[in-house]
Amino acid sequence: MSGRTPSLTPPDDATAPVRHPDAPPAGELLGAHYAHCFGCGDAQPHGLQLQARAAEGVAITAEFTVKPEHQGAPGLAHGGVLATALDETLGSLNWLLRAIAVTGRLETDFVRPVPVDTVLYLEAEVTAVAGRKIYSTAVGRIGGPEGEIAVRADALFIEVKVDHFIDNGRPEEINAAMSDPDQRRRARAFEVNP
Ligand SMILES: CCCCC/C=C\C/C=C\C/C=C\C/C=C\CCCC(=O)SCCNC(=O)CCNC(=O)[C@H](O)C(C)(C)COP(=O)(O)OP(=O)(O)OC[C@H]1O[C@@H](n2cnc3c(N)ncnc32)[C@H](O)[C@@H]1OP(=O)(O)O
Repeated sequence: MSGRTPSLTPPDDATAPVRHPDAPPAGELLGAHYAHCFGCGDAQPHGLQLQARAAEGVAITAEFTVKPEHQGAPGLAHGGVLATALDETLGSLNWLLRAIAVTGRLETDFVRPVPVDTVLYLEAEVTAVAGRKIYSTAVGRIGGPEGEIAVRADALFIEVKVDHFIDNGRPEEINAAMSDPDQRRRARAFEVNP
């Protein structure tokens, strides 16, 4: 964590995150949590289709290839798209805690421009938990998994009840997601146990 923003600095009573016993083993692809998710869904042709994988501890690795649809400046990824890649990777961490959580704050540093067709290699980890607050950090590298850092972010996710989505989402999509016969996908749509 950069610690530059007070709200992204864990309080003194924060504790270390605990990996859920049923979290997927290191190396396993998580798959999309929701087919229509702009970050990871395979039913979003212009989305990021980011692929996240469990790592050791409460950590995730992910890859995202910048497509022409993701441009901001000519030939370069839009900063908001890169922030989405970081947000999606950080959000995937909550599946390892089996916590339902939404992004409250996302602070992003854009360090290097990222050209179209580049693979962004992301790594994220939860650093601390304090009540409903989950603190996490991520970097995105280019040129390979050990390449130079192009983007980084610190985030605060807030744990919510499943009602957060049911009460606020459009009923059409909520009902469709809830009747998904794939129980694992249905659970991950809410980032929670079936
Ligand atoms: C089967 C059907 C499926 C349908 C749904 C499908 C999919 C589900 C979607 C997502 C699943 C989850 C993850 C998916 C993976 C990746 C996607 C990336 C994740 C996202 O992209 S997700 C979207 C963007 N995200 C939002 O859409 C949030 C909008 N927002 C709110 O809904 C509220 O704002 C909320 C709930 C955040 C808090 O509201 P609240 O009333 O529950 O709690 P409250 O305000 O009391 O805050 C409690 C403590 O957090 C501190 N706190 C709060 N906000 C803070 C901030 N911004 N900065 C610093 N501190 C903050 C307070 O200071 C207090 O701290 P303290 O306890 O110390 O006083």
